[in-house]
Amino acid sequence: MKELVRRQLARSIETMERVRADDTLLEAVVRASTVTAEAMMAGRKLLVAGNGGSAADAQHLVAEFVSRLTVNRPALRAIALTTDTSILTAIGNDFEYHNVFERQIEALGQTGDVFLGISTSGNSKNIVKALELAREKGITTIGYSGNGGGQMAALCDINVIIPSSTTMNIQESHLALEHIFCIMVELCCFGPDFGGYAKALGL
Ligand SMILES: O=C(CO)[C@@H](O)[C@H](O)[C@H](O)[C@H](O)COP(=O)(O)O
Ligand SMILES: [Zn+2]
Repeated sequence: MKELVRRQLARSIETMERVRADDTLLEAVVRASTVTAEAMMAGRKLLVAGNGGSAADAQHLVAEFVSRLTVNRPALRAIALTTDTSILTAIGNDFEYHNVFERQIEALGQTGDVFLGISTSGNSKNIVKALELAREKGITTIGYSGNGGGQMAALCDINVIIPSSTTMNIQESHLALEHIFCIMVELCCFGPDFGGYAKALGL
């Protein structure tokens, strides 16, 4: 059993090593951060959605924007579309489950906002539909995916595609890159001299 633990850890590390070596992917994370920081500084917001573990990611990331990650700084405008059970159950019950995020984009999304869709397969229909509507509304679209990007890829202005087809490993890399994305947005918004970023990040 201990060997199973070691092997699973090796798989996680191998996936992250592939991510670390992928210049296109790293550039996409940088672009996603600058676009999001520019939108936030212009008074726009980040909307985030995903299913299952990726719903947890959406909430985790948004909590860091609204609360804090590395240092104390002003709150940043972000909202997870996965948290309101009344909204989710009403839309799922009265329309279809694949409308749960699309309808919230219709209600809350504004031109100039940024929508981040998280899906390991890249094919979850509720994320695909939300991305389609976001594009129609002039919202910048970012996709965190795996499996080659799936149907989502063509709908995203910026694609962060983890080079793996194993859901859990894709999710682990997503979480690492979500933290990095948040740090980089903070740096773009406030600069390395603000509130001790340089020290906290070892810059
Ligand atoms: O967390 C996990 C697996 O690690 C699951 O809950 C997983 O997120 C769910 O099966 C999702 O429905 C998968 O959706 P997606 O990543 O393909 O969009
Ligand atoms: Zn999981």
